[in-house]
Amino acid sequence: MRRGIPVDEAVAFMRQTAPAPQTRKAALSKALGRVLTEPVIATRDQPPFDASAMDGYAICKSLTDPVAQGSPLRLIGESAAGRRFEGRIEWGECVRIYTGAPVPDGARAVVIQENVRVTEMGVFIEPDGWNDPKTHIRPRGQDFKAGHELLSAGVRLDAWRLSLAAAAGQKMLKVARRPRICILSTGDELVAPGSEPRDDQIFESGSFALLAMCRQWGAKASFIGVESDDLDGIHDALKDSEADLIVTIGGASVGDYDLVKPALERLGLRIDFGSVNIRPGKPTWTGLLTDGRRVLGLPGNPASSMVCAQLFLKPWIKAALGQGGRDTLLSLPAAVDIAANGPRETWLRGRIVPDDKGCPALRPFADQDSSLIAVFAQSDVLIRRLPHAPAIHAGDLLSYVALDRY
Ligand SMILES: Nc1nc2c(c(=O)[nH]1)N[C@H]1C(S)=C(S)[C@@H](COP(=O)(O)OP(=O)(O)OC[C@H]3O[C@@H](n4cnc5c(N)ncnc54)[C@H](O)[C@@H]3O)O[C@H]1N2
Ligand code: MOO
Repeated sequence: MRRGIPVDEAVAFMRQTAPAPQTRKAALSKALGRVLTEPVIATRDQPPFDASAMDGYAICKSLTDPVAQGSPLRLIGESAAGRRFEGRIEWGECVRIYTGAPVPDGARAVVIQENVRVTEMGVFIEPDGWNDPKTHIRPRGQDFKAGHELLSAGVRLDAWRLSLAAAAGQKMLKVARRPRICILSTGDELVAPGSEPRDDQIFESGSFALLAMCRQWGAKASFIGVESDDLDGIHDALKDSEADLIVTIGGASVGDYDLVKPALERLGLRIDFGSVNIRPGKPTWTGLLTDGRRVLGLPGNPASSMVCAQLFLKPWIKAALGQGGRDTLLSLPAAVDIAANGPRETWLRGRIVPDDKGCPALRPFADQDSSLIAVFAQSDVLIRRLPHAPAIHAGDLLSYVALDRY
């Protein structure tokens, strides 16, 4: 079993071992948050006709014909949205038209109704109407044209993308099956929020973070529960759980009560790596059960499990959904001096704060203990310090990833 593997290697391993995405059909109305496995291609121009952008009158406008200016136009019909005017406009005629309606054949412009005087003699265009440089016509295909790839495979469907798929007339979309993740917390000290803890117990919090992260990243996640530090209990809780990935929280380290790995040996666990060269989260491990289910073991300390979920679980979920890449590393100057790093790659919880010129800068929290939940709840970035990175001064650049905060 390999121990202390580099962070990048652990990320790449998780991506490579994720199941290949499988395609499912999802109705547009149920597809929020799903990831496309096939692109959405436009089958029609949008708008499918030259459309009026305003309420007014469609005319054969010619600014070079001063004789026409001042003469009334003959009103020959109406074009409304959904009820087009079937004929053709000739010089000297006009058609009443409304926003979104097809512009009649022969028309070159729409004069807005504020610039028109309708009389018994006909429709007079005011000088502001003749001189308006805008045609108020949206040309056919202005939004998109038939054959255009509107949304690519791997794209996650949000409000705007759903609206685009709807505008392209798609009712069913091909989306990736959501990978199933089961989460188990272990530890005699853990009780559910709302229950009465003994004075040597704490409230279980890790599963709430992990469930929310999995769902936010597009997986189907469920919480098995809290198991006490007991080989049989852990084995029984996990033996039949239906999952592509089992995530365990706690019991990952070397203590006498770190029993997750021994319990899973009964299910044929083969460990791929036993720890990662990272702080927080060194005891993070992964392996495969005989039946093909993958296990990601996260350490119990809350910051350790959350940092390692961000770094190792998220790329696994994204790969299983057919989405590329890991979180983008960005750079900003440090807001404070930062000491040299030790041998472990370190991910500091921090915030983006204004520097003395009001420009964004990265400030890590002073206390980086891996047990601190309150610090994590205030963080909006994870700042990367490579193994043995030298001390830096305020103003020097740091790399970070943005956390997925609301
Ligand atoms: N002798 C050594 N001791 C430890 C080492 C080591 O290398 N040698 N590694 C340390 C590191 S680093 C970490 S991280 C922790 C992780 O240990 P475990 O994964 O075995 O986690 P636990 O011991 O079960 O719990 C640690 C801590 O977190 C609390 N916890 C656990 N689960 C939850 C949960 N679901 N919700 C809230 N809090 C949870 C637990 O009560 C403990 O306080 O090991 C070090 N030790
Ligand atoms: O790696 Mo542990 O997560 O330092 O506390």
